[in-house]
Amino acid sequence: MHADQPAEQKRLDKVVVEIDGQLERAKEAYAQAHSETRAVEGNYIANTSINTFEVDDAMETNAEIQQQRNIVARVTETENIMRKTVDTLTMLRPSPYFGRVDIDEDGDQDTLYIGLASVQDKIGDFLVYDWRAPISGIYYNGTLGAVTYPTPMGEQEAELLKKRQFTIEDAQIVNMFDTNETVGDEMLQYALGQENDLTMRNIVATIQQEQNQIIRDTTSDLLVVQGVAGSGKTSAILQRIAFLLFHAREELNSDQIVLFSPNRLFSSYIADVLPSLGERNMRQVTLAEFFSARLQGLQVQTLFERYEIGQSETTAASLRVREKLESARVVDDLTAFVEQLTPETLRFDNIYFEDEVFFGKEAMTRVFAEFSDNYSVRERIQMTQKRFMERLERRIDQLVNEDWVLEELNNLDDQQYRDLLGDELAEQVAEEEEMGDAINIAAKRLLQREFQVVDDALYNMHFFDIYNQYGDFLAYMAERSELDTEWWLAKRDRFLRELEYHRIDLEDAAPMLFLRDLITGGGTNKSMFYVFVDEMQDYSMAQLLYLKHAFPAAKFTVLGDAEQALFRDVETPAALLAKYSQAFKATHPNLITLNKAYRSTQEIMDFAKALLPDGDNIMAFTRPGGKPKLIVTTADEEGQVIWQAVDELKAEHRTVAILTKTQDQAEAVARMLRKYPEKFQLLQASDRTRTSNFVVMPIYLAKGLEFDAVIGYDVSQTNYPDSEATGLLYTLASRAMHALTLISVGPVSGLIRDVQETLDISVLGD
Ligand SMILES: Nc1ncnc2c1ncn2[C@@H]1O[C@H](COP(=O)(O)OP(=O)(O)OP(=O)(O)O)[C@@H](O)[C@H]1O
Repeated sequence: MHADQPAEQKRLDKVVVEIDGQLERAKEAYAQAHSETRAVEGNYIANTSINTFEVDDAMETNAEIQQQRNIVARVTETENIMRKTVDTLTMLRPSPYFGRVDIDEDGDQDTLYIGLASVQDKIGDFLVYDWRAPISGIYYNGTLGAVTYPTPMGEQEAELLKKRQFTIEDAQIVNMFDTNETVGDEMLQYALGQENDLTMRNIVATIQQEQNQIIRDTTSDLLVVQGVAGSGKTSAILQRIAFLLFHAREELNSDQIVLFSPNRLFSSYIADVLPSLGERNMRQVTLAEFFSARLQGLQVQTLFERYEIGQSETTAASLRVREKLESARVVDDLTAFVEQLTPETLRFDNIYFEDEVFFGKEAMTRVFAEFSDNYSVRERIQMTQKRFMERLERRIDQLVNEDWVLEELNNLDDQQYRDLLGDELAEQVAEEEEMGDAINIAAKRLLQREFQVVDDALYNMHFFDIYNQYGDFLAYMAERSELDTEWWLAKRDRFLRELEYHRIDLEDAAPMLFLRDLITGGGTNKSMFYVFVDEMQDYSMAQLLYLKHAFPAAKFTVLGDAEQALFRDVETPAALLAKYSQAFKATHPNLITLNKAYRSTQEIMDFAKALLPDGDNIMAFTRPGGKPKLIVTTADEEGQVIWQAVDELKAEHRTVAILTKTQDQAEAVARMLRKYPEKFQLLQASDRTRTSNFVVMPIYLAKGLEFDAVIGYDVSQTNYPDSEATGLLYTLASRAMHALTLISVGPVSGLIRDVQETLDISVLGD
């Protein structure tokens, strides 16, 4: 035991007593705030139900309602604050802190304890500092000696005298030690040696120096993180989000942060991290979901559907077409295409009202043609839109005095009438001396409501047929491409064919949306402040650029691992940064490279590294385990071999996954295990949650996930024939934390044969 442990425990006991006291008071205050809210709400409902139909009393009631609303808002806010305090203190109590630093600032010595949130005593002294406080950076960044930390007045210098780490459970110090490391190995060893469960944990107690740079970067407008498998990229960005929320509490909330994640399973896997840090989750979306929402009614192909198709049908020419559609240059092609559009080649569409053409496309074309082509197509489209909105307005004005309108008005009861006008207007109308004006306003409202669909269609520019226009763009590309004309036309035909089924290929989504936004001038959301893109290697440049266009006010953090690419060649981190910075026109780009892999044992990482041509760059964290196993078997025996491997691994580990190359193979494995005594979950792309500790799934769905033990099914030469599959095998191996077993049905893949010294091999059958 450390000599200081009794003294530290005594200090901890005191902190816990303080927390208990604060918790008790907070609970009381919360209970009081809660009942106050209930009372005020009750009162509010009682008050609002009086007099609102009697127009004479409406003004008075309205003022009263407003006052009541303010009271409700105030008490609800107090209640929320108190609830948050209770939650934070409850979260802290079992383990109030994990670190301590002793510093000397110009002769003044200070001891600081670092935990998940701040605790102050009665006189305002900090018993615990939030891990995100500027001064806490010392704990993560500094080794003993001279250190600096940021203050509003600039960098403050200090000397770091001591750094201590604690493992505290149930308010008892289980372990503590002093370290000179940034964050000592011992604690990390402990954290990484744990068996896994279904959701990711936070890593605040053991954040490493290079991860800390990602977390605390507040200046870059484009932060690119290239990190090897298991280097803590995902962990780092989640703690980064918590950090950003802490630092800009007033200006930023979690709804202004969006994370693009590879699939829904991943979303649920990471869902607990931010709440465990006392923060609300950011928004999460997959690329296909994002595109589908913007292309209402169309189902956008997912990465995985695309991957599965890629296994069967691709030719060099079709790949070139795809490459072009996915490149940054496609934006230039689209811009050029839009510039040369004329009234004749712009695809206007009818606007319908009750199944009849209300504004015809010919009229649209005529109006568009009236505007000078000194204006851009976008400006002319917007002017056309405005012109038709005015026409709609005029049409409504003409109809105001029609008998049928007045009759409809007469048939409204009081409530419907108020609904039609809205409270405020109803009051105004009630005050009008002239009855005729009131009826006019009401009639106009009625008509506006009636023609709302037309107004919406104009507002959303549905008078413009984006699909056929995009088809024309593909034909335009065909005309300009000497080599691939036929393939561009084939692409267009496929696009139009898929459209019949309300489907669209992933590679078409970004260019088509760009085209729409170039022509209509819409599509941007300025309220998003931070955009995170995980698994960046699976995004095309055109897709990333579309995200940049869609969120013009956001700072971007893109992270991934070029080696795990599903589709692309590996790029160096520097080349990646250059490419992204240029495309994003970033003013403060930053690249952070993580080369240390924390997830897997040394032996698993030795195997995974050996698969890669430049694997030597990867440093495995020294955590020993057994060598990965390779079992070579036959088609007759494979069922039995899988079964045995599962038995063995399940005996020792909590989470076990069988990873296959494709969905079909996952289903085949599931059939072989049909009679296995324990339940397992066969996962597919549409699944949102993992509910079992034992799963069967294709590798691409396991991206970003991890398991105590992994079985790699069928690593044979037939299944992984050439070096294109390297990324997949590497991803597969690096999902395993403690144990990895590979099964090959027939001769093993050459990729693995080349690195067989990293494996324990057994050959079964003939
Ligand atoms: N500083 C750390 N302290 C404790 N655990 C860590 C730390 N960094 C990473 N880990 C652990 O290593 C594992 C891998 O982390 P994470 O999933 O964030 O890596 P990644 O780079 O996103 O991986 P991949 O690209 O392979 O999906 C997780 O179990 C995580 O908890």
